[in-house]
Amino acid sequence: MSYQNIDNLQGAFQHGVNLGSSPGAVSTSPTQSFMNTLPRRLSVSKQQKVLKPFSTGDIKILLLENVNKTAIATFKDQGYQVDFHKGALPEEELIEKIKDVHAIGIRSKTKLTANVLKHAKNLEVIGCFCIGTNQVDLEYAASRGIAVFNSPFSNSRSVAELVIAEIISLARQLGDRSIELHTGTWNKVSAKCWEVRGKTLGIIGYGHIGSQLSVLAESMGLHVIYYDIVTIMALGTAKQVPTLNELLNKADFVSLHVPETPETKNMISAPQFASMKDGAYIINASRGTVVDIASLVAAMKAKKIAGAALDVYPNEPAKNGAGSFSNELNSWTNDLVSLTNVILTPHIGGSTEEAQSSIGIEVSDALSKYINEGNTVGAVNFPEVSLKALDYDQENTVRVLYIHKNVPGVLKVVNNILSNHNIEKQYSDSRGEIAYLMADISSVNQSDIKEIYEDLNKTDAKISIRLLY
Ligand SMILES: NC(=O)C1=CN([C@@H]2O[C@H](COP(=O)(O)OP(=O)(O)OC[C@H]3O[C@@H](n4cnc5c(N)ncnc54)[C@H](O)[C@@H]3O)[C@@H](O)[C@H]2O)C=CC1
Ligand SMILES: O=C(O)CCC(=O)C(=O)O
Repeated sequence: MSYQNIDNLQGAFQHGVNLGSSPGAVSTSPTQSFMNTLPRRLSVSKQQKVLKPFSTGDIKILLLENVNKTAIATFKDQGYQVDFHKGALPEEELIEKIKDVHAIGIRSKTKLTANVLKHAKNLEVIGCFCIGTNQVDLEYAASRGIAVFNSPFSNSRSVAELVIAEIISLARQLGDRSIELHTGTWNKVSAKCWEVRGKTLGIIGYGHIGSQLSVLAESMGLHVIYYDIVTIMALGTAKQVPTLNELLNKADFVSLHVPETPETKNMISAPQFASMKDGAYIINASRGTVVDIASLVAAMKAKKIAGAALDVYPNEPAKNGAGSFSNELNSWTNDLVSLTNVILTPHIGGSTEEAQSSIGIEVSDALSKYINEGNTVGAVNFPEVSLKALDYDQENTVRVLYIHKNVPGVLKVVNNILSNHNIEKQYSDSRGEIAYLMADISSVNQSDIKEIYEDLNKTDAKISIRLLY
């Protein structure tokens, strides 16, 4: 491929950008820096080809909520522009910043609602540098052709270890003893302080975290029972119970590890506290919507519940700082903080060096692979499609990435458009209303690219197109 040819390809892509003022069209912008990368890209052969019709330097990534430095390093290695912020942004600022970025990395606080995402004209991909993805409107993102990735288990162990610490701390009232001594009070007591050996731990949600907790808890001599909406193989000697009520009736400690869904909203409220054993303890490191805190406060004041550890809240401050955890944020805050044997932590279940470092690597790799190659393995709202990287000696080969509505007849139309070329590989899959086709087509010259793009762009089912070469 000559420099002249590439110049023309750039022109073809520029055309795509012009069309791209409508959401979902080609969203990368070639610039002069694209030309600067040519000698390196074209002189290397027999190596994996970097599929970019644009300079990596044109890719803009917004990273919020102190995403780990391992991710910044990965993105900078790719040559992307990284805009890093320690905290979450207020919605107005987020809307302003999201307008022209190609990727965004968040943790649990940033709410990527339809209202925010509709301003994101160039956004191709969202990285949740955490497990939970409830903070993103996944369906809306998919309908706009925006793929979402997360890290499904890199912080599971950290959460399970925190819960183990809390089980013992609640049983021994460690939080209270520590606060007392910090303020000069010596209070040596054994009343209502217990060993955990032989007690029953009830785990609600036996997924990655719940099952890890189960193993750790049994090694300390706890009996484990669990409740889950699906039947899951028990680890060790744990036993699945058929109803939530049975678990609540039997457990001395109840720990929640379910996702935020409409079904889990206020899953533990006044009737559930009433079903728990007198003097039981509750731990919530899942999501703040799962436990109704006003009911918890009432159950603790009535001495029904002997202690609680909370890591998550319905509303959480956007960034670290004094004074932000207040009644203004959640109306019950003053009541909650005045209770004894309540451990409150600022959503740190997954906040360990080990977890954050591996999440940073995992999610930034997934985002880079999607941006550079189109691979969606691990995406949570998209069909998972992947093709092997192209080699440098596969000149005149173009990778077509076509995100479309999942309706009958689309492949016929698309393959008709591609039919003048050899389709070397093709992989297509659907998920709900969205489908994704990846195809590597050979014997393509620069004028073909422009034509292919324009023809695909005219198809009714199109959501978003990228052509990589
Ligand atoms: N505090 C923190 O820093 C962290 C909190 N989390 C939260 O923990 C949650 C759980 O994480 P994982 O164990 O990795 O998720 P997972 O997806 O591996 O497991 C969740 C389990 O909950 C079950 N489940 C779903 N709905 C249920 C219902 N209505 N009743 C009973 N069981 C139900 C599922 O079947 C599944 O087995 C995440 O969704 C996230 O919200 C995750 C990581 C860190
Ligand atoms: O570490 C974080 O910011 C969020 C942890 C969490 O809740 C998750 O991974 O779902």
